[in-house]
Amino acid sequence: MYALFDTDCAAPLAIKPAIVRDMAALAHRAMLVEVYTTPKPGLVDLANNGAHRDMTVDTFERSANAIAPWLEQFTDTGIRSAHQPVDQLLSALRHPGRQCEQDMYLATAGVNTHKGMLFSMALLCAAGGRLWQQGKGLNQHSLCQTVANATEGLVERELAANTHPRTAGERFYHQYGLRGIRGEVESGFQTVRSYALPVYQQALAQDADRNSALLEVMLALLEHNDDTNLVHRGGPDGLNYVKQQAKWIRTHTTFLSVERMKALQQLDQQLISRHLSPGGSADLLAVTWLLQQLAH
Ligand SMILES: CC(C)(COP(=O)(O)OP(=O)(O)OC[C@H]1O[C@@H](n2cnc3c(N)ncnc32)[C@H](O[C@H]2O[C@H](COP(=O)(O)OP(=O)(O)OP(=O)(O)O)[C@@H](O)[C@H]2O)[C@@H]1O)[C@@H](O)C(=O)NCCC(=O)NCCS
Ligand SMILES: Nc1ncnc2[nH]cnc12
Repeated sequence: MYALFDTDCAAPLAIKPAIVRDMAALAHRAMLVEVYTTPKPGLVDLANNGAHRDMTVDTFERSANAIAPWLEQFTDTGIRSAHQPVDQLLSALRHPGRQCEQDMYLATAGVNTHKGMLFSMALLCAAGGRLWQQGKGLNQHSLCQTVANATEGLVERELAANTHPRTAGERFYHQYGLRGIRGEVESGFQTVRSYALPVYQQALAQDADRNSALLEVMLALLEHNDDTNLVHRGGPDGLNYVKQQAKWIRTHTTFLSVERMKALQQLDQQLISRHLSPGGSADLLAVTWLLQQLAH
């Protein structure tokens, strides 16, 4: 009914019989794979804590472990609501989503590690559950399309029609027209499908190890993703600075080369000194890895 491929690891993914456990395990692992990918500019990883004073790899592990049980619940929500119109899915996820957010904050002593990530993962898990229950094939395209269908009109409802913007994401839509994570899910992860997945597949086809392949993805995301976290920390100039630096590295160094990895380390130091953290791109890195585990 569905196919999971661990195409970038030597060991096969432990496939459990139930879709609920499969999706949850995949999403949990995606969060850990993201934080362990090193060196990610400005972000927490195995080398340093990036532009963050309040989080470490340990904080992210605790956060991912607190979110893990909810991932099964999100998939289950997708299964149980599969007979309803797809536009009801997001509202069914909001209550468990908020409870999950609270568990995340409890595990991290109030630090926002994965708020955006859990939104993306909740939608992906629920989409997987829905497709499975409907007896439909579960692959990159069907999963992204289901997320897009479930969130159709989200930017209009929560950003455009919102006359009292409060969160950073809500304000940046009105100030700069940025659609943030809501735009990304409503487009069925367009940035991931257009830029990140092709780069990941190209790197894997050249036998790159997972870390190096994901660093290529990170660079592509830094160049193309309108990450509202960067705007939150550095204004539109902060976002443009990161995009330009990533573009420069991609233009002046070779794919998967040692110089490119060194350039990423230098960019890490630059973002740390400018207090810039591309948290939204970190989330999309995890989404990219997750989608690559599925058939195309
Ligand atoms: C729709 C929600 C995600 C809520 O959105 P909200 O309006 O509250 O927040 P936004 O500002 O829109 O951003 C949300 C997070 O999405 C990530 N993100 C931003 N841009 C993009 C993008 N272009 N593509 C993908 N993802 C994007 C990002 O999350 C990551 O960064 C966070 C860490 O950031 P950091 O700067 O370290 O921490 P802060 O505390 O923000 O700042 P400092 O004080 O440290 O400077 C971390 O969360 C990463 O995951 C954005 O932060 C959704 O949450 C929602 O609907 N909420 C309502 C409650 C609910 O229903 N929740 C459950 C839904 S299932
Ligand atoms: N590794 C990371 N560092 C900082 N913020 C993040 N948000 C999601 N992953 C992150």
